[in-house]
Amino acid sequence: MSEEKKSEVARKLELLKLRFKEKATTEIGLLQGAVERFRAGDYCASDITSVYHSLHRLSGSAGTFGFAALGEEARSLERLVKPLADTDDGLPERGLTTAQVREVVNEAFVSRVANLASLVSQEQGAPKPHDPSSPLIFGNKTEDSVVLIVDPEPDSARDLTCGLEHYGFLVNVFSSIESALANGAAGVSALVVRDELVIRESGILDALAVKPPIICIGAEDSFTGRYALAERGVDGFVCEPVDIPVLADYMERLITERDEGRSGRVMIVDDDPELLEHYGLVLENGGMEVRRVNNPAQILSVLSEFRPDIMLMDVQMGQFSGLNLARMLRFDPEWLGLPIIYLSSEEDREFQVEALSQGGDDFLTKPVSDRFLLRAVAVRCYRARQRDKLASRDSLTGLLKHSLAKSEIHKEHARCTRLGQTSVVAMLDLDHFKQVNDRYGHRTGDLVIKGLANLLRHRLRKSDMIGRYGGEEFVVALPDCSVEDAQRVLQSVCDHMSGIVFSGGGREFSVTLSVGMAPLGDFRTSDDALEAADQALYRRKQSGRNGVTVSGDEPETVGTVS
Ligand SMILES: Nc1nc2c(ncn2[C@@H]2O[C@H](COP(=O)(O)OP(=O)(O)OP(=O)(O)O)[C@@H](O)[C@H]2O)c(=O)[nH]1
Repeated sequence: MSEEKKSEVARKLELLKLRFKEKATTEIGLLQGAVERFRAGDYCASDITSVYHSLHRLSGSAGTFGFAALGEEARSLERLVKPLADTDDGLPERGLTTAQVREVVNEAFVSRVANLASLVSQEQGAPKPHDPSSPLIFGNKTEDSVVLIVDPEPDSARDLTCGLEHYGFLVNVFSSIESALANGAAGVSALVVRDELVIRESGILDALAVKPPIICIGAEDSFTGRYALAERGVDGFVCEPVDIPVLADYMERLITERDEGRSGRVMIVDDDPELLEHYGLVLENGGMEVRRVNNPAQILSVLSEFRPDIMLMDVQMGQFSGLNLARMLRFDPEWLGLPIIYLSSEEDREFQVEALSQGGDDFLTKPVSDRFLLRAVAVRCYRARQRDKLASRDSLTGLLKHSLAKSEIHKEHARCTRLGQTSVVAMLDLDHFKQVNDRYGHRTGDLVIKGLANLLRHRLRKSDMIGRYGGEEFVVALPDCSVEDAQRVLQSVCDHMSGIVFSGGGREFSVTLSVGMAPLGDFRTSDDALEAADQALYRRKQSGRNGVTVSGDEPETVGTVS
């Protein structure tokens, strides 16, 4: 996030705080008037309920804006009033006596309400509004996958570097952890440390404010060693001798987890405009995509259009109850699996359990600090995405499954035809893969498949679609890309694939790749384009494998692009 954007967020948060102060001051004035009337015996049922709601609102929102003391005092008063507001037959017109009301709304209560006004000017002990200049959890996202390698041995550092560069990682080597960290760890994708003892015996990682995924390479694999590393905050361990594809796969998984953990689509439903805006800004500032809904009557239309990972919902919203809204959403099978998290100052466990049984999934109790909100939301978005991924992604590679890949290609065909752009579809197939399985075993074969998946993820753009089409067959769609550029990129994928050294059964080997590609928009349907790419792949296999063939090329012009 740019400096300008950060100060803009800080300015908006400050403005919201001022607006809250103004509203709270007015609300406390009204509360004072109401409780004084109670003392005089001048009240009706709705007065008691509205005092209760007013205290409930203050207790739920004050902490968020930094007025913890005000929030706590309002909560304590709310608890005292709650039995009066709750009593079914306790409303004045149903027999609640002035004496009973006075017992709760006594002199002390009135003076505590009056004192709320002075707490509006106190921010002591408050959860500090987030400083947008410091990342809340995960650090800055970088497009490139920069990896820092700490290895005191130049030869082994060189081997690691060469191996990882094939996957598209940008590698920087350091001889000590101190020099690597002095270079700055905040923006890097991973830190690979060969000097495992330094990590185990020093607290050097403890001081890191922003920690990238850290993988240690060690000579010995033992429970005690692994535990000591985990204790130090290390994320992964690889034993010597290092198998580069295994290490690359490990890194890929950790980086993906980290990247996915800091993104998410969140819909917030709250009738308090300041709270809604505050939550929205905090989550956006942390990298989330947010849709705010102030009017609960709009949730169905916004849901269909925005399709969030999770929904955060207030419980009491004027005439609407969050519990009923959650139950209503579950009428529709499409939203049965949507995680709904109530944001509520309701502390009563019985109520919470009842709310969860009616369609909600979780409770975040207000006031919630900015940091906690972001962490809690990020974790829940991550889980929701993981669950969706299980259904749509291939479990070995994490790439789109066959049917989803096909439907993405179908969409891209419609898009590029409509806009008159050139997009390319390609089929990729590992060469002589049966021999890999036969010679080195199925598990090693799996590692080769994962290796190609990781290579594609790194070498292609974020906007490209990658799917696992079959066993050792992949499909990619490259939107808005000329045939020449696609051919060049895919040839470089072939070159890097053949450069990766795999090992199995004590031997080292490499695997080549054949590709057939076709310009999507040149065909009437996406299936026709896929068929053409498949034909081109077939011709590539016939004419020597290891390279790219473009649909429509005559067999004699087929050749490896250099
Ligand atoms: N390890 C592993 N092997 C797989 C997987 N899916 C498919 N295969 C194997 O991939 C091999 C594909 O072999 P073939 O279709 O004969 O082709 P090939 O040996 O790659 O030969 P060419 O394509 O002609 O270069 C078969 O042995 C399958 O068992 C998988 O998920 N893991």
